[in-house]
Amino acid sequence: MATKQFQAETKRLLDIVINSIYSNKEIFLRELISNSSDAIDKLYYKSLSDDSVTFNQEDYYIKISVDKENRRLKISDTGIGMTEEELENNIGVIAKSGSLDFKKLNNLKDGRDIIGQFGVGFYSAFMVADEVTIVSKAFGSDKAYKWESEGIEGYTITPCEKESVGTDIILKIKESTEDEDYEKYLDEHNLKSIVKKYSDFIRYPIKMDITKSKPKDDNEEEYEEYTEEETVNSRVPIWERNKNELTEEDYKNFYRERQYGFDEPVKHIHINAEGTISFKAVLFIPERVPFDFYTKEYEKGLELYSNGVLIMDKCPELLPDYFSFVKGVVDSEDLSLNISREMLQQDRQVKLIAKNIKNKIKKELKSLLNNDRENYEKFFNSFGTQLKYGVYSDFGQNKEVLQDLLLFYSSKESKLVSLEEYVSRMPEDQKYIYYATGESVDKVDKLPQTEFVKEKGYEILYLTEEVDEFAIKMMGSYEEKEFKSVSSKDLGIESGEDSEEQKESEHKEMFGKMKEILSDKVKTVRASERLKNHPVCLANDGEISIEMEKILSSMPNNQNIQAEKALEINVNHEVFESLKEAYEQDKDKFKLYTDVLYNQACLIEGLSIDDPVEYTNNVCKIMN
Ligand SMILES: Nc1ncnc2c1ncn2[C@@H]1O[C@H](COP(=O)(O)OP(=O)(O)OP(=O)(O)O)[C@@H](O)[C@H]1O
Repeated sequence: MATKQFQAETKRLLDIVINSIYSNKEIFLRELISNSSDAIDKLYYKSLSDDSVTFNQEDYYIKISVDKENRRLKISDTGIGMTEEELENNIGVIAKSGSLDFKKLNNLKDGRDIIGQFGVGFYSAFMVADEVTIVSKAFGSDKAYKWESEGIEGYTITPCEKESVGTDIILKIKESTEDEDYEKYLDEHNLKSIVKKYSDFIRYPIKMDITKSKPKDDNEEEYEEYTEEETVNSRVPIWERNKNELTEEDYKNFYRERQYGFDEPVKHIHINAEGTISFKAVLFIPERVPFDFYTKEYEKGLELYSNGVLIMDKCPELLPDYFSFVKGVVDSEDLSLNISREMLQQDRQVKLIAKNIKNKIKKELKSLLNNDRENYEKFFNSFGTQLKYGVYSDFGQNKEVLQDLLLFYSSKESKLVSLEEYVSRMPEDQKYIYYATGESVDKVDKLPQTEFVKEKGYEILYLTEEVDEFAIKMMGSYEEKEFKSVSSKDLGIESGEDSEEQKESEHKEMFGKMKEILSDKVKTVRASERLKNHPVCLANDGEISIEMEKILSSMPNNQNIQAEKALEINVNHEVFESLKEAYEQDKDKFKLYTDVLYNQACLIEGLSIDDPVEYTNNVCKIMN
């Protein structure tokens, strides 16, 4: 039988398909299974318009079998099959998709959507096989044909015998080379995992004979091998199923099966969107932080499917960074795929899906916060930091999306509260949202700077994470209420006592002298309005707080950014009397007191002191 030559363009394309289109050889199996699934779909569609065709779901399946000895891998289906002419036109001519023609001819838009469209997938078989045989019998025909090819040189078509309608694709798997292991395409367990990875949600059963072992007769010691036919794909993906029929357990099982995490998700989100772009998605909010989450190695993204076929393991464009903890899967028929189905041709559709997903996640997190506080707090303890970074990064452009999802520890409630809750219970005369920063709730709670605001009965948010104050500054305000640090110069609270200026002017000279002693360590020394029981504290007058200075100076590119510090003295404290006395009578003692008070203020603030030895010596001198 004369070998027919491929057309010249076909030869060139064949070369490209075999060598360049796909980054991963195992994808050939996905392509052949998709073709089989399309072939069965075509029969299904035929049954819709032709009364003589009956479609019993049980009769349709795809079978994968391996003959290791002869290096043969066979993919069989009970689909529509191909006539001699179709073998010639659809297989013999590359980039000619019989499936696309079928789709156009039958005006199919949805439902069982045919996967093939480019007319190249079949040739990916030549990435792993040096010989491919197709044996096919078309529906409605009593003749079968065999198409054979060793690749680029051409193909033959001959009549043959085949009992039932459908197609067998038989690959002679290449011999392994030093660089490439082809044995894995003859290994049933590996083949099974490739099917699970790419074709798990093909709607027809994909069957395989799986080797198992069992104890030999009565002898429990000896085992014998046997094969059993198994359906290896899950078939109906969870996102295609009706939400009302699914239980919480079903979603949890899916989360486990897909290995999204070892924890249990705090929430699942099932989306069935129709509109400009239709897609389905099942997303999860995990409870616990993956071990690599806060490292560079962590890759965000959702699994992306088109018509139940996996396109991308992790599509990063589907999630904003601040929601990078979300796991799950998206399936859309409306994607423009590139020819290898490993990428998308344009990202307009992905952008639309991503926007929809972002809004949905936000809405669902908000509802978790309002309706299931316990679980929200579990989530927030794991991923709150990520949300706060989200507020701060990209010049604050996402603060509107995220601000209602933030929680901070409250001085009044002694638990985490939202900004909405804080503002809703602000007394009428309270102008600002107050916050205090420090390493831990305990430490912040003891800060002298908080005394006055607390005494006034106002709530203070305790910011204990590095990112907190940066996020707060980026927000600037919430519902038109500005954020105010309890250490900032003007607290916006009437004290009812002598004003700061009055106290200041009384002791102006002495404070001036203290500033002279401390030189550029502080910007100013003044009487404090905020202190009640403590003698001294540091306040900050500029935009950069002392906490921010600490963080910035610990960064690798430390640019020596300093907070404008003010040393505040409590003029109502008994220590102030001693200070005043020293100022009037003993200049050395006055210098000593000034140093000690300044260093104490630094210690309270968690700042390291310049010369700890001198400081302890000074304390000892006072004790003498
Ligand atoms: N198992 C099969 N049964 C029936 N027809 C088949 C089978 N495999 C391939 N075909 C026919 O051969 C054509 C070419 O297949 P090929 O895999 O190269 O491209 P495709 O599936 O149309 O598109 P894509 O490259 O997007 O997968 C198909 O469109 C279909 O008409």
